[in-house]
Amino acid sequence: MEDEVKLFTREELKSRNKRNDAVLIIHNAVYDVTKFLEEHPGGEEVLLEKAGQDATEPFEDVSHSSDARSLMKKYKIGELVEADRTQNKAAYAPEWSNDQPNEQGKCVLA
Ligand code: HEM
Repeated sequence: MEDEVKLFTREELKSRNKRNDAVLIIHNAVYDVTKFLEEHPGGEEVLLEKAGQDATEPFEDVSHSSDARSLMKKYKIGELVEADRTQNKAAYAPEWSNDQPNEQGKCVLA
């Protein structure tokens, strides 16, 4: 039982956008960043602005380091239910995805 991943809907996460209860959706996973707000090198404002919502795009826009990516595991509390997941995560971070639908291997022979 302990190993079961907790599943959330986007709807139920919407209201968790406060300083004392802040979650982020990044790559279909859910992170409770309440305790991380003050520690975030990018400041708490940007996190609160996206709290309760999908922050995949702004997260990737910043090109977070691998340090940041391993740090975030600590705050993961679950994932989105299947129906609420985005299918195009490869568009943001191909290295995170096993399925790469856009493999266009264009090769120009001179
Ligand atoms: C759990 C999620 C997150 C973690 C663990 C995290 C962690 C970090 C870390 C460790 C840094 C320092 C630079 C680096 O190592 O890349 C950083 C910088 C930054 N983060 Fe995040 N971050 C998270 C989410 C976000 C989100 C959602 C946003 C935007 C909405 C954001 C915006 C920024 C910005 C703007 C900086 C740059 C600060 C600067 O260079 O002055 N972060 N973050």
